[in-house]
Amino acid sequence: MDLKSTKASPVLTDPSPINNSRLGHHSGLFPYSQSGPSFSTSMLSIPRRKPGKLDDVWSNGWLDAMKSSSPPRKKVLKGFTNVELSSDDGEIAYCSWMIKYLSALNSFQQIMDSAKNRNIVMFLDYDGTLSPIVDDPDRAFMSADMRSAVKNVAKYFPTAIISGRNRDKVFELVGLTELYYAGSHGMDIMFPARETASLDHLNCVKSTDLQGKEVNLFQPASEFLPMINEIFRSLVEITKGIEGVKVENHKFCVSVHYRNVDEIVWPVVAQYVHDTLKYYPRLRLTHGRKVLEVRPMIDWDKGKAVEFLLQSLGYSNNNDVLPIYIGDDRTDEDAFKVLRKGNRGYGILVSSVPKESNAFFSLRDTSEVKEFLESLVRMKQQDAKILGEEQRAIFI
Ligand SMILES: O=P(O)(O)OC[C@H]1O[C@H](O[C@H]2O[C@H](CO)[C@@H](O)[C@H](O)[C@H]2O)[C@H](O)[C@@H](O)[C@@H]1O
Repeated sequence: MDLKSTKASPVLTDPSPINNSRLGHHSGLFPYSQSGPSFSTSMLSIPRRKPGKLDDVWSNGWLDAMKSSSPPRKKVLKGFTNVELSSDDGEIAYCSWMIKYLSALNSFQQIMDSAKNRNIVMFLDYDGTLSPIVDDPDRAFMSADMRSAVKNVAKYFPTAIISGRNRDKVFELVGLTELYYAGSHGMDIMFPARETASLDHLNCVKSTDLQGKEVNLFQPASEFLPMINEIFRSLVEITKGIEGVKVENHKFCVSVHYRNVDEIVWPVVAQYVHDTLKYYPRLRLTHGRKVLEVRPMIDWDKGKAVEFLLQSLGYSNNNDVLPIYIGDDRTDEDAFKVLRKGNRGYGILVSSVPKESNAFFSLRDTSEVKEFLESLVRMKQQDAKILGEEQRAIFI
């Protein structure tokens, strides 16, 4: 493996077991001990060991998944250096793909027809949906226009953001108090205390939000917190010699970004994550857009979060509600599946390249997402105007 393109050779460390927390025993049998350091830098740097055989990550399909995890940057236009663009050559393929995944803009009236006498509930992913994909995850800002479109949508429809990011971070990026937020791929849901009457059986924890309002938290993976912190530190340490790697702690999951890593070094990144994960049988790996995501092995995902929020908002009756979920990533597919099942609602995939999906409709990029949200608001305002005129006519 040629590592010349890395700043320094990757630190060859041994991600050997640290304590029982990694062994996959149920926490009730082996309580996680927070007493004493379960991890230290010295434990990580000695003994030194090469990453496991790189063929592990070839044979388990990780590398194929990594290669296909985000549209390639074929064309970079001046002034748009960080924005992914599809090539002109792909336009024909894209148009024929849209026969299956019709544009949600072109199908707007059809969507509105099925929303007749139903309450639309909006679910929005953040990265790649509200903010364009950029190289630095800390600089994935949404535009002021997008923020105002989301704010207006939330005036008329219950609206939730469901992100893979840490919930506090996504709130900081969106900055709208009128929304519901679910972070860590739905494993960290915050909603107002008043919404929880029927959820007493669901182990919600009382808390206060940043404005001091009473809220409920639903965190189905809370027992994994120490384990996630531990693997985060291991992954930071083990990948620190690889130029371009960024490891993020999202509270109940960890992201290892390789977007800015030379492709020739991807197998090393993958192998380090693979070697580390081997000692945590209660954690699993999912693939996002040029990111490896480590998360608890629990039966919970963005789809479950959608169902949970619908129930907690009092919208579990299928006939009264039309949930619409807009997202761009593989993790959003779980939510698309939930909505597709029994024609419950509509998944809308944001993609500038053809992709197999469980979504019903498509939007090409974040600017089309904004257009779609603005159309929803316009439609609602027109309805309100017509209703106002009808009511005035009755009184005249
Ligand atoms: O569920 P999402 O809100 O879509 O979050 C998924 C991941 O988003 C972020 O990474 C992605 O966006 C970055 C900024 O554009 C980009 O640099 C990266 O390559 C993408 O994977 C976030 O940093 C991840 O932690 C989230 O899991």
